[in-house]
Amino acid sequence: MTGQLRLDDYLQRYSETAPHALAVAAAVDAIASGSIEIADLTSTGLFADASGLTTGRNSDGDLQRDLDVQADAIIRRCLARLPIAALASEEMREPQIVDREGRICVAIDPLDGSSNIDINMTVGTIFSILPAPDDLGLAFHQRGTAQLAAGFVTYGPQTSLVLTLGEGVDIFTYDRAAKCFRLARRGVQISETSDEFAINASNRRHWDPPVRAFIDECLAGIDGPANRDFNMRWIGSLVAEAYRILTRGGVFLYPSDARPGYGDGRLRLTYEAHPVAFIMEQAGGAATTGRERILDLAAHNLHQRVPLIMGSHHEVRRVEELHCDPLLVASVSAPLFARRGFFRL
Ligand SMILES: O=P(O)(O)OC[C@H]1O[C@](O)(COP(=O)(O)O)[C@@H](O)[C@@H]1O
Ligand SMILES: [Mg+2]
Ligand SMILES: [Mg+2]
Repeated sequence: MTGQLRLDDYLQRYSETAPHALAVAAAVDAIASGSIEIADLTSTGLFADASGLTTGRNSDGDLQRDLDVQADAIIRRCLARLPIAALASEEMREPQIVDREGRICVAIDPLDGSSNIDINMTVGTIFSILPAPDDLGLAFHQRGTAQLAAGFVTYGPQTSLVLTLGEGVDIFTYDRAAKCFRLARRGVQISETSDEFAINASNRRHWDPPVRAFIDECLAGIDGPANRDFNMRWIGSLVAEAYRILTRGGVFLYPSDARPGYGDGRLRLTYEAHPVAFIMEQAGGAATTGRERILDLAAHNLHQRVPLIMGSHHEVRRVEELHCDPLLVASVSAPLFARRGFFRL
């Protein structure tokens, strides 16, 4: 591993390529150093004891863990020395305007998958880097296509940084001995088709008909229209699901559903869906709500949720097709009748 390109050398080369590149490279470098601190914290296991670790709720109503708060403080401290125009975090109520001269804006989910802390499963940090608009009030109302860079770090058996600077996806692994990230995989490509799906199936009765139809096709396997058997995974950590899809393909769904508060799913557009969708597309995959491309959307507010279906192109397109099926669509717009009628529940 020692011979592989270090992240700082990789960023140094990139920083000379475009007007925003220096600022983007500095932000990625700062987030990477913060992630090393977070990796050290998570690996101590001090957070694995469930007692007394909940500090309250964030502005979106999620239970906030001590590690959520610490991770947020670490990343913000690391970014504080940079001329960033505006900063947003899952743990902040509102975006913060930092430096009006700054060229970029950064949105972060400091700790993704925090319900996995107690059970010693992979968690992560997600980030999205956007250009600073003239009106900084619009910093986090840009379409996902505006992103200059995006990435996530996974704190699992390995600490890995998945990064796109808009020209493909590269993966870096943390070298603990040298205390730096090194390039492990260049130009990652997601397989066009796959036989693995991920969804929280406990919500099945709340799903809309197109989502149920897709999962029913997967479950029918070789006896159904898909004509092949599927495997299933659900980790409950977006970063870990995305990493798996980058490694061996698959489709992930966190759709909207009929539970109160889940009309737009669970995941947040600005600091979860946008960056992960950018990575999916840059690796040859796709990301959609079922009806619209995720990267075409712009958030109305910082913590806006969005249905997210992402991964191998073929399966994501199939979910979109089902969202256009007139029979299934008709049943979405008449939910009570349809749920009981079409699916005979
Ligand atoms: O518990 P559920 O409903 O299955 O939701 C799991 C999803 O929620 C998340 O944990 C949300 O992220 P946060 O932990 O940052 O709030 C995702 O990582 C994961 O995909
Ligand atoms: Mg998250
Ligand atoms: Mg989080």
